[in-house]
Amino acid sequence: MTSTVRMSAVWHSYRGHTALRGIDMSLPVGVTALLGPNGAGKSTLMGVLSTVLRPQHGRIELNGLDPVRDRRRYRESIGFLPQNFTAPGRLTVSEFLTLSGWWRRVPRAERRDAVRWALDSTGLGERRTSKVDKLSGGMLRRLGVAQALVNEPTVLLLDEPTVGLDPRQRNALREVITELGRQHTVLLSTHLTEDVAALADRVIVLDEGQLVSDSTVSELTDREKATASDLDEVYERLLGAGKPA
Ligand SMILES: Nc1ncnc2c1ncn2[C@@H]1O[C@H](COP(=O)(O)OP(=O)(O)OP(=O)(O)O)[C@@H](O)[C@H]1O
Repeated sequence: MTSTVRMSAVWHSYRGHTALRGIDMSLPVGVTALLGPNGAGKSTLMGVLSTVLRPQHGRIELNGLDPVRDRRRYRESIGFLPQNFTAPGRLTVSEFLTLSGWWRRVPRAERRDAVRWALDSTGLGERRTSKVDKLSGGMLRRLGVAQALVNEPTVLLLDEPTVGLDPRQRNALREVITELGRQHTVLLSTHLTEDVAALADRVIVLDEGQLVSDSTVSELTDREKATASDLDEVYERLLGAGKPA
């Protein structure tokens, strides 16, 4: 499958701390899970792809667009749900999405349809007149996905979208993401191998800023002679490989 996003030799450091160490990867259409422990560099990778952070070295390309040279078109092609997503509590769901559409440069004449599409895609249609501060955690996370979708991007970056949700909310959001993955390139960061088994076509494992595995989920389980239900064990093995016991 052709890749929409490519990263080669990407490094990123915060003052004195290197968070990404020469990442090479490409993302095709479908859901790719970015799995890694705390501090592995997942949010930094999302930040670099979304242009919130600028890598010190390396190259990124999205359907031939460069994040610096073609900044505006590149950003218009990306929808981003940050880990700490919040929205003003006094707005309604619909008002917030209309504002997001304006902010994301959706032409005025198209904004109403774009908001309706984002609401429908995330199952929020019935909550469009609810105030943001009346939403449950799961609904708020769906709103985060909806605002990422409002300009109809080709690539969706979802930073830990399932964290803190109860099992029912998590399953409902997983269904939304699976559906979006049929047409979009979705990169979803998570700590949970359960998310990988339920959602992902591909899985990239990151540890201490380095990519330790990049394959389809079935390639990974075949290679490790495991089944999808053993992903926890496989993950632990991948993280342990190359480290002193
Ligand atoms: N603004 C910052 N300044 C300095 N160091 C940072 C900053 N942001 C992240 N780091 C460090 O960079 C490394 C990677 O952090 P990052 O947040 O990308 O990891 P993560 O995999 O998303 O972790 P988590 O799962 O806990 O969100 C960590 O060691 C973190 O402490």
